[in-house]
Amino acid sequence: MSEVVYLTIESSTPIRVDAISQAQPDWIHPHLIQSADPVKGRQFRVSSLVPKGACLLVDRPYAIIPVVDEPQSSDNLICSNPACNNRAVKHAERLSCPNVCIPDVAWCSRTCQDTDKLRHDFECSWLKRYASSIRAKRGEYDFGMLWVIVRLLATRRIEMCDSAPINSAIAPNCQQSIYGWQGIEALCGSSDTWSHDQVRSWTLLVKKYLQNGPVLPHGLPSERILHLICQEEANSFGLYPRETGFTSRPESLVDRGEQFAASVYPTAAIANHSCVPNIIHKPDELGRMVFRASRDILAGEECCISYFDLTRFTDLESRREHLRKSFKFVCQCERCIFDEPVKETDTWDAMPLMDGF
Ligand SMILES: C[S@@+](CC[C@H](N)C(=O)[O-])C[C@H]1O[C@@H](n2cnc3c(N)ncnc32)[C@H](O)[C@@H]1O
Repeated sequence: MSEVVYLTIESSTPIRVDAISQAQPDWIHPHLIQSADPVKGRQFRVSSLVPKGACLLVDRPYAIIPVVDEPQSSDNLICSNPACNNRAVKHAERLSCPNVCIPDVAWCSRTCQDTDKLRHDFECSWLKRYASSIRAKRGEYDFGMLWVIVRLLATRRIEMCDSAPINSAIAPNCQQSIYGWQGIEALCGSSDTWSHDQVRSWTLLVKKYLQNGPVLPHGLPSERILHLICQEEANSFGLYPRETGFTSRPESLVDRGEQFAASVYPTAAIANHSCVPNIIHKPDELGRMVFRASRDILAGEECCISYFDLTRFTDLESRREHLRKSFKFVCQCERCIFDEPVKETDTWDAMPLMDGF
């Protein structure tokens, strides 16, 4: 049953979304609406006041991968069953792939392994065939990116078999948003977003590792897979144990900790970035992305998250440079616009004209 639940909590309190049942894993605040901005594209706004601490969104990942250095020994490895994503703690009942694909694939219980069989079968031969050579030749970043793409395609395959889109249980007040594979198709990002060299390098990766065939039977043309990489790179989230964003006071910022996963969320990806965000985001224990208001948000205001750890990039130049390099856009948030140096011509234009000039 869909139930409106306001989670008004102190900023230091861990996010709890217990009131939102497992049967309805995705949730959106009834005042959170999608609109469009001529510069930034899609965006979230609120239609009425939302109080500080209110939970605005709970969005299940469409694809998620673990990001850990030593998967065999790490207690940070997440369960491969996308409905679980709990930590698969090493000395508990952790199960590895029976076909011994890669050590990063593990389940926290037999039930999770059985539930995840169809989805994992889709990626297993690909991992066995390519994982170690991609890691050796291209490094962890490219391997992670390609694995996310394979997991996006695996979820799409499951969705096609199930005929119900993933994330379909989201509240009915949010008709503007699109879920499931349609939500992935609606993500921004195209080959125009990225440099020519970058697109050429991804084109080669698609040709070598992601073509439709017996190892990866996705049935899509290579151009669509290239486009999917361009979208994924513009929209994926790193998952960190602590919150990203301002809590009560900007000076009380804490760093968000070490990344343990990477994920694509069809609905959370609609949020634009601000260097003075009014939303704090953090994954919950099931890998769902949870947004909550870090202050009262007035009717009509845009709701933004921070795409990076605000403790790491503080001045205008470093913030903009980081966003330009990693996300290929020039930040137009209110803080960056305020911090922009006043141009000399602007100063002269603003001066009153005096006699004789
Ligand atoms: C994750 S998407 C956010 C949703 C996006 N607006 C859409 O239409 O789907 C990231 C993209 O949004 C735009 N964007 C987000 N925050 C921005 C900002 N502060 N200034 C300018 N553009 C921004 C950029 O084009 C960026 O590549």
